[in-house]
Amino acid sequence: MGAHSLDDTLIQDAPLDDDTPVSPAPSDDDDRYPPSARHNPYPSHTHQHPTPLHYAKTFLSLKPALVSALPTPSLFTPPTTPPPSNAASPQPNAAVGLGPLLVHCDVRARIPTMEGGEFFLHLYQNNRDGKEHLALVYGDDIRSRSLDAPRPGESEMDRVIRGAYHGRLRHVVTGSGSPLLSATHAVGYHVEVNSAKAEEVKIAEPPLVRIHSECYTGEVVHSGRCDCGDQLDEAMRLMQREGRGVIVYLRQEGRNIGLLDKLKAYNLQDLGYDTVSANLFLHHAPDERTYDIATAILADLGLTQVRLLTNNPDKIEQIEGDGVCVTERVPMAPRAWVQGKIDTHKELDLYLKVKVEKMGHIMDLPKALL
Ligand SMILES: Nc1nc2c(ncn2[C@@H]2O[C@H](COP(=O)(O)OP(=O)(O)OP(=O)(O)O)[C@@H](O)[C@H]2O)c(=O)[nH]1
Repeated sequence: MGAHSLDDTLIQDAPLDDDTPVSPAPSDDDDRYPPSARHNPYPSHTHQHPTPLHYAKTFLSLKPALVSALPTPSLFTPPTTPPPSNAASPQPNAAVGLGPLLVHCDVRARIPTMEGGEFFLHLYQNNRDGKEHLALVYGDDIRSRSLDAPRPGESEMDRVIRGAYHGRLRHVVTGSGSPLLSATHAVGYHVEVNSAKAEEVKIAEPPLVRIHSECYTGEVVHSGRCDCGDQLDEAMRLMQREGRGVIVYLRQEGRNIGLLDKLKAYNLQDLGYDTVSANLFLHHAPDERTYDIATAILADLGLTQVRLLTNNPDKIEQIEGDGVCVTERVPMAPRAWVQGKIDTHKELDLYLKVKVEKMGHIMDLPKALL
């Protein structure tokens, strides 16, 4: 066998619908959502608030007036004119390539989680923004078309290395001690029980989907300024509990203004600005995200109907505009509020309050914050 070939007998394609292993689901005892909240029937996101898209449009027409009308913080008076915009910076969402939007999954790999489940992390390329967007997929029946498609000249080993296999890989130690790779679906934990559960979910309803925007500060350093890290953890937990789901992870740091300007915005927030007015001060719209790449990734994963985990009506509106049907909005309750920790993290409370009052997010503000 050559370096890039595999013994066929070691590759066993796992059929999708019968004995494909499904990871054990974690316990339900920490469920934070009452069934009534989780099963909010769409279109419950209908709202009276202006959307970020509305803000963005208004911003463009009223920018000079808005900037001069920004609140003046009490401790320090910032320069009356905002810093000049950096002409050298690429515009958000600037197209790198021309023509229709194309996404392509280059590789995927298994990510076992501390909760005992297994996601497959998919890395996507696209012809628009040059960023590596990601999809975390839970459930063996959700497959990427572009990953699975054969590529000219590739060996079976090449396909295995880029993750285009079914089932699970395991290494086999031969007499000489050299590891051979094999794919197997025989890694079994309660296979029958979990397969039945996955099948049931698949027939009953579209999967849970979260379209999540990168937040280094919230996800990596557990900043108390926002709820992004909690939301990512909670999305993963819910998907493991259901046995199925997809998190599209978009590299849209700071609602797509980038980490550099987000950190400037944090300093402005310490001076009394909020997330919206700080963005405006820095010559950004309050929210510069679009979701066309996310919907293209969902299409590549074969998902046209989703149950979307979000409080953001603009996200629903945008992905429905791109042709994905949101059959249900599944709310994301802030963990701090669910635990009754209100007024303990003042930055987080303000962040969430501004999401409700200025960005139109659908959340019930605790009485203490009204
Ligand atoms: N500009 C800016 N972006 C922030 C700030 N705090 C967090 N973010 C970014 O906000 C994005 C998440 O947006 P949110 O408004 O929290 O949530 P959402 O995705 O719109 O809505 P949900 O689906 O309900 O979570 C991430 O990209 C974060 O990096 C901030 O103070 N300023």
